[in-house]
Amino acid sequence: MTARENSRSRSDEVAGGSLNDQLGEKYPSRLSVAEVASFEDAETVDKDTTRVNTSTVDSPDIAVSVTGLSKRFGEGAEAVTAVNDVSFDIETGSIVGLLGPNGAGKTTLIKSILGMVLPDSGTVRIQGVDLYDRPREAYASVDAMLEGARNDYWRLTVRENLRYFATISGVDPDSVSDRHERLLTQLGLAEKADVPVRELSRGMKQKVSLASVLAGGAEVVFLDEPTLGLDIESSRTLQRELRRLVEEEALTVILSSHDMDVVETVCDRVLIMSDGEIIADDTVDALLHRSDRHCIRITSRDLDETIVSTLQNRFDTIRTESGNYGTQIEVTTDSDGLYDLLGRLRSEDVTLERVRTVEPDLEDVFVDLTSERRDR
Ligand SMILES: Nc1ncnc2c1ncn2[C@@H]1O[C@H](COP(=O)(O)OP(=O)(O)OP(=O)(O)O)[C@@H](O)[C@H]1O
Repeated sequence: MTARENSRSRSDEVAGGSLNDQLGEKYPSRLSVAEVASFEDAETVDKDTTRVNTSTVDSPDIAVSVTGLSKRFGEGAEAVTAVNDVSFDIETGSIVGLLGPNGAGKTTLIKSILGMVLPDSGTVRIQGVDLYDRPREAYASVDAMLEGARNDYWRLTVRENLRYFATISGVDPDSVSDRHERLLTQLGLAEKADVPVRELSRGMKQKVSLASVLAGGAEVVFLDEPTLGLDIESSRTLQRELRRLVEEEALTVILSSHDMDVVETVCDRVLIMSDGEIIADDTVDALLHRSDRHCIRITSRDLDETIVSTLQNRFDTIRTESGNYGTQIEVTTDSDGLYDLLGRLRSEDVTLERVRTVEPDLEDVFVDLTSERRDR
């Protein structure tokens, strides 16, 4: 029996209840390779193999490859397809954002890649190694931080946490002490290295969590809401550090966040999920320029209720606001619609105080794509 069949039959025993819940209790929100590997049946683990066997590597540039992954929960009319035939590759040394509305399937997808949920079909290869056939080998270079900074050991100092997480990743902490010192300096934690984590601010704890994820030398990391609850400055520091690690050390990051600014700033590429499927997979830049729809903000003292109502009937109006500056109306339209809009305003004798094009941000694109999908 292969590892996959083996774990599948075992998992089927628990899948009737709530596999996620049971695993949620079993796993901390910060996983380590050793902890993930403990999920395997002992006899399925190839103990002699500790690193990627290059003969199985498809392309050294692909860190994670997911093919045809599907996962359904429940049976019959109650069944929910959480992930539906999802495929993508993630290049080594890149940050890929995973976005989607609540219930889109992001967590199930990430947990399937991390081996915390067993998919019904599909394959996952990490640095070319099949996750389900050779999990220990596949996870040798993977670590994850799920749900923020909750799983560091608060009584241990910052440095002790790094040593602890390196150890449970199977690495002798003395052999990576230089790396730890570098991480402490890079993340602005050096001065607090010997302070127990419980005495640190939330932002500092978050950084300790990230440092712990990287302490064992992980090359592929999954970060779920890494900036949750951070103030703007700490969030920016963390984002800068992530970019630096990706650019200088070829770290590969799969990041899930509801903060679109973070995703827009740090990610090279974004996967948007809806109803278990990937509905967009592109660079941030391409997503921002995916259509010729413009948002135009017009301000005028001549925009009375009748004209506003005409515009609202004719155009896709996002926002209307009145103040002592007059009335401001924001519409989204394409190039032809823009001429139409200006023609109408002219025919109504509206004097324009101000016309501004508002570039869509990632949040606008996300809302557009997911509502298009909902309306289908
Ligand atoms: N253990 C489970 N048992 C039954 N249904 C589940 C289970 N886990 C997830 N689901 C369902 O699968 C779908 C996808 O859920 P998932 O948690 O993966 O979405 P998500 O995109 O991570 O959502 P959120 O942003 O709210 O965390 C939802 O309809 C959810 O109710």
